[in-house]
Amino acid sequence: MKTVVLASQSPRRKELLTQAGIEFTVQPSVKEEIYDPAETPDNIVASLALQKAEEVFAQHPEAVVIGSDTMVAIDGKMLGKPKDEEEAARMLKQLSGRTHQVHTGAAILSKEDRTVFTETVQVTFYPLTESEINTYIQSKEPADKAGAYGIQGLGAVLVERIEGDYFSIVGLPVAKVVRALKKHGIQL
Ligand SMILES: Cc1cn([C@H]2C[C@H](O)[C@@H](COP(=O)(O)OP(=O)(O)OP(=O)(O)O)O2)c(=O)[nH]c1=O
Repeated sequence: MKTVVLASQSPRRKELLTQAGIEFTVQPSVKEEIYDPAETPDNIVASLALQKAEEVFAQHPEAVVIGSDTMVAIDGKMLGKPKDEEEAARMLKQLSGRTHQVHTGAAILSKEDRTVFTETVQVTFYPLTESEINTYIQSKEPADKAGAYGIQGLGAVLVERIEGDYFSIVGLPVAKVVRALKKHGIQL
């Protein structure tokens, strides 16, 4: 029986895969995430997901390895994780009252097969006041999240509408990943 390794430090990805009933171990990739900003958002998240999966697959060549990456895009600009509170405030101001895209890439690697795909979700924010943005930043939730918000937490109150897979926003298109795992010989 093959083992599944999740190449991620994200507690959300771990939770979602657990929720899906998959047995797995966690080994985050440790390399710096390098990408070409001139590429399309989908190419960027696909390439980062693949980098993470490949790094861990090299150490677990008998396993099925899952890598994933999530980024927010607005006006052709990519928003990753904010490096400080000022950047988080700038990101939230940019997202306020508008629709942005959340791009997630997933890579599933095994000796037998190789699956890479991306998901895009449209997310519309309510208009946010400066005080709402400051209160949200004080919650510390934006710190480790692409686009400086977490829809699964307090960030839920910022969101007016989504179009697409909710779980993809949280970091893992779990239904599609589980379907891909089946092709790699993993059954629930
Ligand atoms: C938009 C959004 C992002 N996020 C998170 C998902 C990702 O964990 C994070 C984006 O960072 P990533 O670089 O995709 O992932 P990570 O560094 O957390 O983990 P790893 O690289 O080890 O897999 O933003 C949310 O949790 N909720 C949201 O609503």
